Amino acid sequence: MSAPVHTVQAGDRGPLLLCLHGIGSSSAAFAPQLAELSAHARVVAWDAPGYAMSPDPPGPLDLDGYADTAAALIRSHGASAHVLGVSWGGVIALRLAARHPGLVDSLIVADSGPGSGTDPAKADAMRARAEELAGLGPTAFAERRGPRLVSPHAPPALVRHVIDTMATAVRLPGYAYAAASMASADLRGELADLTVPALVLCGDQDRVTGIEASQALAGALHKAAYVIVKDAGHLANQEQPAHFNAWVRAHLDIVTEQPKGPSCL
Ligand SMILES: O=C(O)CC1=CCC(=O)O1
Repeated sequence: MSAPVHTVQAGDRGPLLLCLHGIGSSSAAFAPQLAELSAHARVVAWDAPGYAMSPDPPGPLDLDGYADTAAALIRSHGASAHVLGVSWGGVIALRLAARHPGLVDSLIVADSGPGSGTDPAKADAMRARAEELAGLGPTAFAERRGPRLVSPHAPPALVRHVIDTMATAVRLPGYAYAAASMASADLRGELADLTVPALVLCGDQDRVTGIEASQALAGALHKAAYVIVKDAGHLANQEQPAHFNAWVRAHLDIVTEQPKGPSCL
């Protein structure tokens, strides 16, 4: 049984676009997508279980648990969705597509790779993150962690927004469950089976995922287009929203295009 989640929504027509945030964030990360893409899609952004305004799950969720919770959310909105996932959200989106192929029309995976379980050092660092949060508390944790998620040249107002979003989004145990799910995720063996169309993006100054890992992800998927977002760090959707949104729109236009039948005239 999936835990209920809080969502923010904008737009009342077009395809459903479900937005899944990264491990240190919340639905607030998608403010530029809710504002701009809602003219073309019904945009829904979640607070993951145990984050921001979503209640704590009754116990640890693994990656399947997050994917199943997202699947229940899609079902509650109708038939299927295009799923935009950033970082950890991208890993959830990929698992969602593997477990519930009928619910995912296409994937948009930003600043993400096949999971931290692919690299023991990354997995250890991810697990240690929850202890850091426990030791520092959300505010000091966000002050330390937030600036790394944008490029070194990000405007101070964006850095502040990222820190404030993180400080209000993360708490234990939700963050620890999320970090554990990311630390044990290794999707390399399942990517080739995904046939859903995908757009993979990465900030050219992403210091968390890195272009190499995101390129490898795109290369492992059957039908993926790959875009490097210039002048952006790990949170490319927030740092270069106009560029990012333009690519998402182009992707949605392509994947939702109806085949043109013969004219009736
Ligand atoms: O380290 C962070 O907080 C950035 C990050 C790693 C995985 C993710 O979703 O965000």
